[in-house]
Amino acid sequence: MIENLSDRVSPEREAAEEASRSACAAGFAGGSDTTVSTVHSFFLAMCLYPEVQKKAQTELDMVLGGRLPEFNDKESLPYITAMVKESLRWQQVAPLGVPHMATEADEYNGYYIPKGTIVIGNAWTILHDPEVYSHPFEYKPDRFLTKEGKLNTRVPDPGSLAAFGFGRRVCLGRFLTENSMFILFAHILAVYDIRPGLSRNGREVIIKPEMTSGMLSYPEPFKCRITPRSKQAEYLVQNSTLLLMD
Ligand code: HEM
Repeated sequence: MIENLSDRVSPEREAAEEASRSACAAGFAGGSDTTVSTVHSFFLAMCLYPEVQKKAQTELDMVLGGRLPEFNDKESLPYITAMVKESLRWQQVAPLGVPHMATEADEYNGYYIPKGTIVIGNAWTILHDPEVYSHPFEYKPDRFLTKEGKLNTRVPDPGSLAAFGFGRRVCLGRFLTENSMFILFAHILAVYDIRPGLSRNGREVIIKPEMTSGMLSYPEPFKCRITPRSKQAEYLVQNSTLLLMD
């Protein structure tokens, strides 16, 4: 953005540079910890729900037939898309979103909200409403699919509902996040198995899912093992850069 600005020194150019710097900083601040926490939650879910992992890998193997995934595969990988939705819902990274202020007096369900009131949207409760998402504390991507395995548009999408905040200041990284999670989850599960870590006696540790509390919430550290699924998977990982350049 800055490279595209004119070389001539002027107050307009300075303002445009300031705006470009601020836009980059806002993207970095808004997008880094949120993405990291959601990816950690995904690894946690893979350790706790091996049957979900297996199902995703079956879909990937059927569609990819031994190659790495691409964005063009999205239509054919509804289970991975459902995992993105479930990962944004299950252990929500911003449980109370970001506080907003009413710019005008308002009324909601008979409650008068004076101008200037700080309003906090309880995204956590919305995304764990058992009437909308049955067994809300379980990681169940299937809830977003029809019996035929297609995406079920009748189930509210956590991304539009609450995971990215509300109203005019809603997260501007939403679509970038949903796409990057899709390609990340698909790549990881195409080539790796994720399992709980091992204790000293060689047994898998029992992981108790726990989240930190705060404005942003992260999974507490847990031990996990990440291993290539096969020799072919190892080959794909080691040569992925070369394969991409082909
Ligand atoms: C898992 C990923 C993410 C989650 C859960 C998330 C969630 C949120 C939430 C809850 C808000 C507050 C919205 C509100 O005020 O109601 C927000 C704002 C924002 N997010 Fe994200 N975000 C994510 C990723 C990203 C990424 C990747 C970027 C940038 C590339 C980004 C940039 C921003 C910015 C700039 C704002 C402030 C928008 C404004 O105040 O106008 N976010 N995000």
